[in-house]
Amino acid sequence: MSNSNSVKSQNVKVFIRLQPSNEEPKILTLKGDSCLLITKLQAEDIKRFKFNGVFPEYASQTDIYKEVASPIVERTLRGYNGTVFAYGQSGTGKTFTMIGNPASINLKGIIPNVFTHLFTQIALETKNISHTITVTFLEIYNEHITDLLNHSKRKLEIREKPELGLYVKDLTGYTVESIDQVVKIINKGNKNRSIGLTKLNDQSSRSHAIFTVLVETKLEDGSVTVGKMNLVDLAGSERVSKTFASGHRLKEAGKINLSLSVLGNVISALIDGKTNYIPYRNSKLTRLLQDSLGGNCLTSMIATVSSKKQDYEETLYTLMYADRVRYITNQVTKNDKNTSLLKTFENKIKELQSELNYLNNKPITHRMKTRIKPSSSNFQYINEEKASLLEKIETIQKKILVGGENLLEKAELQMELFQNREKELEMLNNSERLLSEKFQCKTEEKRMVQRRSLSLQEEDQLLDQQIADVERKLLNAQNIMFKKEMEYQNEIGYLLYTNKNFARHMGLLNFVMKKYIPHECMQKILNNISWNEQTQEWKLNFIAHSGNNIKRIKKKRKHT
Ligand SMILES: Nc1ncnc2c1ncn2[C@@H]1O[C@H](COP(=O)(O)OP(=O)(O)OP(=O)(O)O)[C@@H](O)[C@H]1O
Repeated sequence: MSNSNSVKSQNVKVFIRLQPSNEEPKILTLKGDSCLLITKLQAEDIKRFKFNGVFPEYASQTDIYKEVASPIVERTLRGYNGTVFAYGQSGTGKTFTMIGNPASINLKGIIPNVFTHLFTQIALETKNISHTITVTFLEIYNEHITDLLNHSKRKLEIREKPELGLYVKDLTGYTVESIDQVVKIINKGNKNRSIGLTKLNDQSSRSHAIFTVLVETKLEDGSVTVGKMNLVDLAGSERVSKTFASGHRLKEAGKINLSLSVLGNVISALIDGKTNYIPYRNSKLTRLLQDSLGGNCLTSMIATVSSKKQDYEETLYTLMYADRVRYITNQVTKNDKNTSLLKTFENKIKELQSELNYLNNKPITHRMKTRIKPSSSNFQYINEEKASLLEKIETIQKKILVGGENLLEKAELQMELFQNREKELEMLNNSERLLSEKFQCKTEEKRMVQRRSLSLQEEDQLLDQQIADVERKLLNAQNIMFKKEMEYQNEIGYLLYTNKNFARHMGLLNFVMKKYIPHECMQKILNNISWNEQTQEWKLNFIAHSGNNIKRIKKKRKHT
């Protein structure tokens, strides 16, 4: 493949799809269009992730298809490579997203929708442009590649040739020309997938499945473009411990993990930018997806997640993984091809046509004569040969899908189907929206009740706290009171004791006064005694002129 076209850098686009669940509480909240919140129900545990798009529980298969895969299909028709891969924990809806129910209008996943889109686009083309669509479906299980469209379960090998690039040797390719044929192919492949029983999901697919669509387009000027699309349904991403796998299942989980961990290493090496060595060759999965990650490819990843509390670790792990993938940059350019299946088909038709012409003009040749059975008449033989040639031409022509008149009937039918489907989907979307609104209303009511009960609980707690506060204060006051009481008792005791001493002393003074101070002197003293507030003492007036003092004054005067 040559790169004569301009090269554009394009990041891998990452989308998140939330699996429907009735379980409460939910650990995931989607905010806006591209912001995701994850919480362990504690405010401080909130983690925010930003993606190219997030799909809520009620998102339909068409919503997913339109945003994730449709732009890539448009470019595949113009000769670009594209990849859509689903990543996530077992049972979160990877297979539902990629395949769903191919026979149901509204449950069809990305792969069947790709074909409705491709066939409708081809039918709507007015220019003389022809296409061939070839599909392959393989599985990587325990690092072995098997063909899902071939029962033999033979292990296939990856080969590389300069003119072809990477390819899987002996993988069966089917050229398809109708939706019915595609549905049959998907169902056949899906039935052949390795199914294991883990404790996480009884129907869990333990293999990686790659559905490849090759669209060859021959333009009016005769040039041919080839667009290749890988549609990948990866095995469950959960860690071994969570699946309780043992023995054979453990080995299986290890190998599945090998592919996924190499995928993780490839992603790390690509976004790290410090090394030129990308370990694509370390697993079959990464080798086959080499172009999709860091190569020439338009790539989208859809990570499916659960909002259940018990899936917190796995959901966080998936979101972190998906977050890193956003930083991978691919170099996208259109593919040109000189040799193509279309040209081979056209040459084959020309060859058959000339043989038919030959038969029409020269009915019997020597070569033919030798092949005529003795019992057959020449006329019958020629007619049989012509019919067989016409049938071969028709079969090959059917594989070449040409836009415009010769596909009109098919196109009209497909358009009608597509339009009916759009109408049906719109109706379903409306009723789904109504249901989802009702669901949200009920959830809000439930939250209100929960909030109310929470606030009652909080009130209760507040009251308890207040009561405890008052009780503590009361106890404190009681302690203080007790202490004061003790101090008071001590003081009373002391006062009583002092009082008793005073009374005794007073008794003594009374006794002395009554006994030794004459009554008239006592009266005199009482009349002349007064209390001095300043000095806090009793003061006896005229003390200087009384008793011993007078005697001392008289003695002094005699001496002088
Ligand atoms: N968005 C959805 N809407 C309705 N049903 C869904 C949705 N997602 C998943 N389911 C259902 O959940 C179940 C498990 O989904 P699915 O098998 O797709 O998971 P998975 O991720 O592919 O698991 P595994 O890794 O084990 O293959 C299926 O019954 C599927 O129909």
